[in-house]
Amino acid sequence: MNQDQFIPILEVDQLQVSYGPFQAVKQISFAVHAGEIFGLLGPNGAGKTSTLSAIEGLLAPQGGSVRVAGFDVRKQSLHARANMGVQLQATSFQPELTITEIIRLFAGIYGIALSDEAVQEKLESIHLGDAAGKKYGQLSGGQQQRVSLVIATIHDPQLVLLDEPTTGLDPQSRRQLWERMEAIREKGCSVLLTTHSMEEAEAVCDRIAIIDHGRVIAIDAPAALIAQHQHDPEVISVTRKGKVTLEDVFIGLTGRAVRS
Ligand SMILES: Nc1ncnc2c1ncn2[C@@H]1O[C@H](COP(=O)(O)OP(=O)(O)OP(=O)(O)O)[C@@H](O)[C@H]1O
Repeated sequence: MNQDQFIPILEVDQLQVSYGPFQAVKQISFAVHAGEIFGLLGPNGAGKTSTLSAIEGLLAPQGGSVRVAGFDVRKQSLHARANMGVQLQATSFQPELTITEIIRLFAGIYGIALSDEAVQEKLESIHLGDAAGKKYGQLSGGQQQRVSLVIATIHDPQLVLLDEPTTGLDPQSRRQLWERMEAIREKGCSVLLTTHSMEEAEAVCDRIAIIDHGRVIAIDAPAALIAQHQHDPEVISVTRKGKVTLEDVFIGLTGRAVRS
């Protein structure tokens, strides 16, 4: 590991999020370092999206702090936002706009001047070079996902937040997205993603945090978590086909009960 990887790009400290009397996030702390892909995993309702929303500054936490590139997301929100790119589950753009118009629109919002060649380059980088004049609403789900990642990274942020980015994608699109995340990491930037896919967590995440009932219950590299928990009776009891997987560890730690 090179020394840069220990520079914290995201610092979440004792974060608390409540909806009325219900505490969805209970004093969560973790850090994401430069050049790291970090996964937030947890059963339905564990508090992943609430954590992400607080990081984005979309909701005011009841306690704790979030810093992006050293800037407090509440007190220095403009600086924090300038260093963060967000692709949400529900990201959707005006379906009537062409993808070129959408890229130009968001570049304009960030004050970035893009030449025609630069726009074309961006489209080619997501294999949509021939679709410059196509309306967003005419794209497939996978194509829309690729456009929204270009938009999330248009200002070259140090941190990219992806909420379940590969849900519903075919294996080819998923692999391509993984490669794009790795390219972001190569540049020394960081990715924080939520996922329900253990395969995805093992394939691309350098470290993961498992969240349950609003608390972090484990945090480490996927292989390290497997090594630490492979002999736990709860893990062995759910292991299939004789080999302990990250999913076995996840279920061993969070239980078999389906969450409402
Ligand atoms: N706006 C809201 N008002 C009230 N409760 C909410 C609100 N948003 C989320 N919750 C509750 O907070 C808890 C955490 O929800 P959150 O969406 O953060 O979980 P999650 O881990 O992202 O789940 P999923 O994997 O299903 O997306 C859940 O019990 C949810 O019902």
